[in-house]
Amino acid sequence: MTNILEVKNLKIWDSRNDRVIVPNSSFYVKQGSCLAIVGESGSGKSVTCKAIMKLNKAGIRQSGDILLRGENLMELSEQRMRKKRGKQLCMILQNGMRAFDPSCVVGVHLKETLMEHFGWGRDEIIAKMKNAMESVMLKDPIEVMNKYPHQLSGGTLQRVMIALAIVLEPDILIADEPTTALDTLSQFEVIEQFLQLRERMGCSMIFISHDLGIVKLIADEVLVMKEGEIVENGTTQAIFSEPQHTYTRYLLSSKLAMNQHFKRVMGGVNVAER
Ligand SMILES: Nc1ncnc2c1ncn2[C@@H]1O[C@H](COP(=O)(O)OP(=O)(O)OP(=O)(O)O)[C@@H](O)[C@H]1O
Repeated sequence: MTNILEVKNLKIWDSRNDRVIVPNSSFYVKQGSCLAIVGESGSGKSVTCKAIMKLNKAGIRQSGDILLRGENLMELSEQRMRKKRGKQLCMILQNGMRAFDPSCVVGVHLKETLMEHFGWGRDEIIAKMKNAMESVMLKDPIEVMNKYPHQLSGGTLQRVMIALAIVLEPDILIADEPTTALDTLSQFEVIEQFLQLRERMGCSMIFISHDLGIVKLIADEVLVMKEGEIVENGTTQAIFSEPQHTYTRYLLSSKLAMNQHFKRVMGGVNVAER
């Protein structure tokens, strides 16, 4: 299987105080597979993904190689990167609300994005988005497109983003804690859509999550980060059944303890056990 993305010797640092955030990371994503990045808060998951998009805040610098289908993104100008974002590299953020411009209805944002990347006309865009939105179980797509972001729930906005990704068909979809801001029911529904997206489109994905139950469901491979370093990586099965690093074992055991607590409090089965 070929690698769609290869990250080599990625270093990320804060140029304002020379603090190194990620010293030296190398990993790859195989075509059509899902790589989960796990680790505690502050371990460098988000800055790593933003580095792939070249979207870290000014002041945060990066070096190394990021090869997307063999093309080194590090060598591209901002103008050329802008053409890649959305079309080839799509990112779904934790909070759907922040991804949309609050001053216009959701449909405007969708139209602008699709016009920029494909040059489609209005009717074509509406038809394609309507289909994609229906496929992620958004019941009234036209009504949703005519609403402002604040009038929609977090779960609906994440589904709109997934629908947009379906239409964009990116080479790789990066999802940064896409369900964290959602209530449990919406989490289930959104994860279900990610699973279907993978099945239907064979989309390559990087999925950041601190929820190991979700990771177990969705990922083929797992990369464990601690304080900016990759401490372990391997197939999901290997990581869950034979974790090598103490830190991975710690993450797994704290997840287990939380599950048991959850079960005691709520009764029934939760995500980790599906
Ligand atoms: N804009 C920034 N300026 C300076 N430091 C930053 C910036 N963004 C992130 N960092 C630092 O980089 C480190 C890694 O942060 P990052 O957000 O990648 O962690 P994370 O693993 O994604 O955590 P979380 O799950 O909380 O999002 C942290 O120490 C953080 O303080």
